[in-house]
Amino acid sequence: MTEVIRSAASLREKVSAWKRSGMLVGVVPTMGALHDGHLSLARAARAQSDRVIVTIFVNPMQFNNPEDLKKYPRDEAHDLALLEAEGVDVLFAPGPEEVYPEGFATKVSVAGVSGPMEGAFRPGHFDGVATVVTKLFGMTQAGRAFFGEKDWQQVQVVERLVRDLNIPIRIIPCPTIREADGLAMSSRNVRLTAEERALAPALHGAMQGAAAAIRGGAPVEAALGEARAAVLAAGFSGVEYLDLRDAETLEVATALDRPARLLAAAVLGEVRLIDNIAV
Ligand SMILES: Nc1ncnc2c1ncn2[C@@H]1O[C@H](COP(=O)(O)OP(=O)(O)OP(=O)(O)O)[C@@H](O)[C@H]1O
Ligand SMILES: CC(C)(CO)[C@@H](O)C(=O)[O-]
Ligand code: BAL
Repeated sequence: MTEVIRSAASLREKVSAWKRSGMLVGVVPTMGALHDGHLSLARAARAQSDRVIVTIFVNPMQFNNPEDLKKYPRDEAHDLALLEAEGVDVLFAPGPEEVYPEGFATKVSVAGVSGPMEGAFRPGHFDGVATVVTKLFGMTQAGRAFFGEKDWQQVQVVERLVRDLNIPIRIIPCPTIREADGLAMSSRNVRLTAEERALAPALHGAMQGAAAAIRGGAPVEAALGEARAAVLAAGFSGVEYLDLRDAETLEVATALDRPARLLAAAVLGEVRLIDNIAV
C-alpha cells in the first residue's frame, strides 16, 4: 500500500522511524501526471533505497508562465495507482499552503549553471526549482534523490545546490526514457495534437544528426545551424536554443575536448519541448 501524506509533520514522524531503524530513504520529486519516465525513477529508487517517497507538487514558484501553470496536467488518483503498482511506500502530496505557508520569504538561487538556456527562457524558473527542492529535501530527510536526465540543466543546478549548502543527500541522475519514435516522455506531451505528436520526434532526430556530424568532425556551428533549420522545417514554430555545452558547467562548447552535451528547447503548437543528448 502506498500511504498518502500531506503534512510535513506526519512525513517527518514516518521518516524518523525509518531512519532510526537504519533504513536508507530515497525520494523522487515530481509534479505528477506520471509517465514511464517518472516510473523509471521510482524503480531506480526502489532498487537503491530501503524506503521510497515520491513527491507530487506542482510548484507555482517555478512557472514563469501562468497559462502553463493553469494547464499543467493533474490526475492524483491515477498517479497513486501507478505508484502502488511500483511498490512506492509514500506519496507526499502537500498543498501549496504546506510548502509556502503565510509569511514564507526565502528564495534559493544558484548562480552560474542556472543562467543560460532554461534559465534565460524561463526567468526565475531555477530559483523556484532550487527553493522547492531545498524544501523537499528538508521535509523528506532523504539520503538519495533521483532526477531524470531529461532535465539535464536541472540536475546540474541541484548538484551545485547540495554541494554549496552541504545538504546530506546524494543526487542520482537517471537516463531519459523515450517513446518508440525517440520523443522524450514528458507530462506536457499530452497537450500535443495528433498531428503535432507525429512531428515531435523531429527534434530528437535533428539533435542526433548534429551529434553524429560533430563527432565526425563537422564544424560545431554549422552542424547546430543545420539542426535548428531541420527542426523548423519539420513544423516547429521556434527553436529557443539548440546548443553544444560543457556537460557540467553548461558553458558553450566549441570542441569535444571535454564531455559535451547537446541541449535544446523548441516550440510545437502550444507546447514547449526540451531534450538533450550526449555527444
Ligand atoms: N522522459 C523522462 N525520462 C526520465 N526522467 C524523466 C522524464 N521525464 C521527466 N523525468 C523526470 O521526472 C522528474 C519529474 O519531472 P516532471 O514532473 O517535471 O515531469 P515532466 O514529464 O518532465 O514534466 P514536463 O516535461 O511537463 O516538465 C524530473 O526529475 C524529470 O527529469
Ligand atoms: C524537481 C521538480 C519536481 C521541482 O518542482 C520539478 O522541477 C520537476 O518535476 O522536474
Ligand atoms: N522541467 C521541470 C519542470 C518544469 O517544467 O517546470
